[in-house]
Amino acid sequence: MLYLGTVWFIICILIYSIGLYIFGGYIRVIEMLDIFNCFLCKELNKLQPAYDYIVVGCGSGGSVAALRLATNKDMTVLVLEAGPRGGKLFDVPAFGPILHMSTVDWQYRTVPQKYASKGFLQHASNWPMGRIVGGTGRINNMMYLRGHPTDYYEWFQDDEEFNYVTHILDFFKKSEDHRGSYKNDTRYHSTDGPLVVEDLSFVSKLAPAMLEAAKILKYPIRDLNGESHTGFMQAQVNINFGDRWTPAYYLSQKNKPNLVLQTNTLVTKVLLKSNFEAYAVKYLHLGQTSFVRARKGIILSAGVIGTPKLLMLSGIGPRQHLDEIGIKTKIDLPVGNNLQDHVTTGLDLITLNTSLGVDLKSVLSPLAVSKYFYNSSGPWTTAGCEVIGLIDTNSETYCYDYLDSLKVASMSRIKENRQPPTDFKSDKEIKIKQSKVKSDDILDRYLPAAQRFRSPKIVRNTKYDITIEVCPVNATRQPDLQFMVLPMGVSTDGGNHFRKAIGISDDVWKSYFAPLVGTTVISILPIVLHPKSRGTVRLLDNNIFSQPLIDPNYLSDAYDVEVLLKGIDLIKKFIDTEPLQKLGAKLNDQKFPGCERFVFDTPAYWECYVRQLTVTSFHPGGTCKMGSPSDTSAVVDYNFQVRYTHKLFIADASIMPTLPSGNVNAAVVMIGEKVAAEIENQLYLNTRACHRREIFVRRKRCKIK
Ligand SMILES: Cc1cc2nc3c(=O)[nH]c(=O)nc-3n(C[C@H](O)[C@H](O)[C@H](O)COP(=O)(O)OP(=O)(O)OC[C@H]3O[C@@H](n4cnc5c(N)ncnc54)[C@H](O)[C@@H]3O)c2cc1C
Repeated sequence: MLYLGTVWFIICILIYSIGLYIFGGYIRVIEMLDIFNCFLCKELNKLQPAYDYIVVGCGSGGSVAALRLATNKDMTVLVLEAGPRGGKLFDVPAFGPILHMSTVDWQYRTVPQKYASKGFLQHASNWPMGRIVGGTGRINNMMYLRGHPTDYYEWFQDDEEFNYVTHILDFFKKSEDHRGSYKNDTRYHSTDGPLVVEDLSFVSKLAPAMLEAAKILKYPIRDLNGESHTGFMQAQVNINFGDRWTPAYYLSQKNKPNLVLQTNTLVTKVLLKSNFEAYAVKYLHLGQTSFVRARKGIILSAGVIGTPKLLMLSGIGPRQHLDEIGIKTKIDLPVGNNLQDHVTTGLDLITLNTSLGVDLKSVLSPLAVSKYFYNSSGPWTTAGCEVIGLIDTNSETYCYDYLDSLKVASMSRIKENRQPPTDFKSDKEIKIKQSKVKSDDILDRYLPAAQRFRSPKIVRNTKYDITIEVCPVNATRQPDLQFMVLPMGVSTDGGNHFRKAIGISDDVWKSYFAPLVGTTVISILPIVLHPKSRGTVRLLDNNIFSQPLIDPNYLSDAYDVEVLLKGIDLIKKFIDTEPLQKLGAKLNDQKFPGCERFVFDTPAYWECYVRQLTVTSFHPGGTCKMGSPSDTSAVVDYNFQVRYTHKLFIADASIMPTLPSGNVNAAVVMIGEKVAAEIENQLYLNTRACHRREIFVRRKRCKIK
């Protein structure tokens, strides 16, 4: 029996490698067909000399911005995308990782890392990014997570009028088409937007076990995109009837009369009038260089690497760097600084003694194939990650004890006394919103209840003035750690693709991962949600085709290591719970290559481990930071306009000043919505006529009647 199993496993590996080869061919054929189609339709689809708006890049941010701008039928919108449209099979969720390192991936790679990624080829990390309609949203893991309100208060910290609900939550809702369990929770979800959000339909035995374990460890299981933003949930995903979904599908389906999408078009430069006003872009299409004008605005959505690259090639960037590579500086701005990423570790760190049904044998079985093609279900619809956890490692248990105790009748007064939590800004403000209790009577009733908390902070100021400091109801503090729970690891595909895609070195593969092939492994990835390490993106030279120099400077700040180590500690607690023990969960105690000199499972060992196995969770951001006029590190202002320019906007992950508490795609789509709304708003204000009094007395921005 064991012998037959091994033979079948080897056959599966063979089928898989042949499949990979065929799929690689399929990707190229689809790309060639798209180019051929462009040639055929060249005359038919000839671009106009000018459009009202030009959007550069049809990724997560750009596609939504373009869609929204085009809802104004009086405006014409041109979207220029470097990659092709892609084919049907690209959208099989399980095929996502196969697109990495293909021609629809920009195949970026970091420079060798000083403090991290030691177990990788040349100590560098591969950074896949989509070069295709849909952008990186077309090759990502489809997790939908919005982050925490505090994240956005931090983004807009100098904007006194900022309000989370109207400035952020409403835009998340606007962009969402929720078809999952929470579609009726209209306070937090909506069903009208361009981004489909579904419950993950296929999960292995691991998902219920993990959620059960989380409950045992006192984490609440709830909608992390709803009222509360810490706890655990089964993943919500951008999948529509079993297929990957990105808002770009609305663009690629059919050109709308006022919206044109031109693929295979690499924008090479933004042209500025008087070194100030963006009026056109230069591009390369089917071997020909040309340019097209924008009457009202140019929106850069080329992504966290593409956008700073394009700005620098256009003369907008740090003067010293541009001088070094022979580009004349038009506007001196800190473009390419502030690069940050959600760093993680822990691949294949846990082994199980039972199969989860997502190994090669199960995925390649005829049953799995037929399930996908007949009713869009089964393992081919897996998004990779099944369960998400958002954890505040400093006060989590404390918060939940409080939430539990809200059920106790005597606590109801505390609840009543509290302010609504939706508008709290930061930790500081949480402290301000303490429950103040000022009479003996109330004190007598509240104190016993408060003492039920594991760690209540009770401060007696005077006899009658006592402060009970607790977590805000349903709005816990910003989490610092995320868990992504994967029923697989690098070794799951026998070393055919995953290890090459992430760039594991041959030595590490042979001594650490290869021995695990055939064993069921899982990965609970601990992710540093608010990393302190910062890096840069710089140009190698002034050639658009050269790969930029990407340096995330991983783990240069000790805080990031500390959070990863806390994550590993917590993983061990999960392994010890009954639900995971029933699956035979065990920490992989094989020492990681390079860390042999340390005693296994000591802090020194784990620090070595995370510096060897430093993995990107593919969420880079921040290279064109948004900020207030007084913020000298900012590249764009709060209106998403590049500073010291006119009509030049950015709508992608590059503007994030800091990363949100979770996977970033939902936030990028929300940014796309906001940029379009802001541009529309400015257009309205600029064209609207109003009375002199409105301008001077009520300080309105409009033209005089
Ligand atoms: C493997 C992977 C898994 C991920 N998983 C998740 C996940 O599960 N959940 C999540 O929330 N996030 C995830 N992310 C991150 C998320 O997908 C990205 O942050 C997001 O898609 C970025 O959107 P963007 O608009 O900034 O850029 P992109 O979506 O990358 O769009 C940029 C577009 O611009 C085009 N472009 C670039 N340069 C030019 C040029 N010069 N001319 C013309 N076009 C150009 C590109 O081809 C691309 O289409 C993942 C990322 C990766 C790589």
